[in-house]
Amino acid sequence: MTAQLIDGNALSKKLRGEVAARAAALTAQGLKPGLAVVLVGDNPASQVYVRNKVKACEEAGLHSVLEKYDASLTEAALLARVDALNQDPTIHGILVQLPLPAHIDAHKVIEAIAPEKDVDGFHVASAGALMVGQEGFKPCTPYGCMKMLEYIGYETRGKHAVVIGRSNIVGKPMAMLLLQANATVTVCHSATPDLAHFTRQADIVVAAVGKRNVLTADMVKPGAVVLDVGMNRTDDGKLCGDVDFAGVSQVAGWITPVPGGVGPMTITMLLVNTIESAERAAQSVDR
Ligand SMILES: Nc1nc2c(c(=O)[nH]1)N[C@@H](CN(C=O)c1ccc(C(=O)N[C@@H](CCC(=O)O)C(=O)O)cc1)CN2
Repeated sequence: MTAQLIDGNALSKKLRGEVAARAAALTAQGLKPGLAVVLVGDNPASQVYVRNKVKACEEAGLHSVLEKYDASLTEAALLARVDALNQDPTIHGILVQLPLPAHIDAHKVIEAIAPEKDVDGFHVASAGALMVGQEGFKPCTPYGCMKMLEYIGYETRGKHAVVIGRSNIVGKPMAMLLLQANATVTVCHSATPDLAHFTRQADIVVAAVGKRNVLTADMVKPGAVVLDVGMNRTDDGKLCGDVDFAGVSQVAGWITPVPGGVGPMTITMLLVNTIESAERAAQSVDR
């Protein structure tokens, strides 16, 4: 292995420590930061993620509420719950875990979250703010990727970044954040012919497809930074990303592992967004 590992657990520990200090300061002023996590259905991976989110809140001194609903919950009932959480002054961040059951329109639910509590950064107001460079919550996974680049002291200005994947929650916001950081950005997706043609030119590759071995060693420029957002299972049930880790780590300069890379950073940036939201609420009370 020639690549250096970007350790998402180590960076998370540092950043969560900073969140804990900010939470303690707010709590001392009489404002306990609060996050509401809403889960509908029994997707096993989502159950793990929401449990980890609640645990991370507890460890950082944030108040959290986990609302779990059966998959038969109606869209109207979910919208009513979101509305109640919007009105709740003890809650500064609201997230609805995705994916939602097929009978619920996820866009409609996300748009129902008050933008000032949209700590997932999925609301169109947050997406629009990111697009035009205004203040708003950044989606946690791409935000975590940017923090990882900062952590290794990587200068993105003038670099060529290739993002593989165009989802609303990772690919598109990732491209926007890299663009804001002065990288030249190419977005590749399922209809891109000859993906390797693009990735071989990249100084930074972000793989966010949800498919194993999308990026192999022959597709990577020596020394490139490779950020693996994928969360897949091998045939024998082991967690793995989108990148052929064993092969690519022989060529890349830096690489994130799965597990222990971007995943924990997603939860860390959720805490960062929640504390930010609570601090904004405290400031508006002070005014
Ligand atoms: N409302 C949201 N839904 C979803 C989001 C999101 O940001 N908001 N992102 C993903 C899932 N996700 C967060 O919810 C998430 C995925 C993975 C991890 C993580 O820590 N992974 C660990 C491994 C965990 C395991 O053992 O399975 C790792 O990579 O080390 C955290 C959060 C989709 N939905």
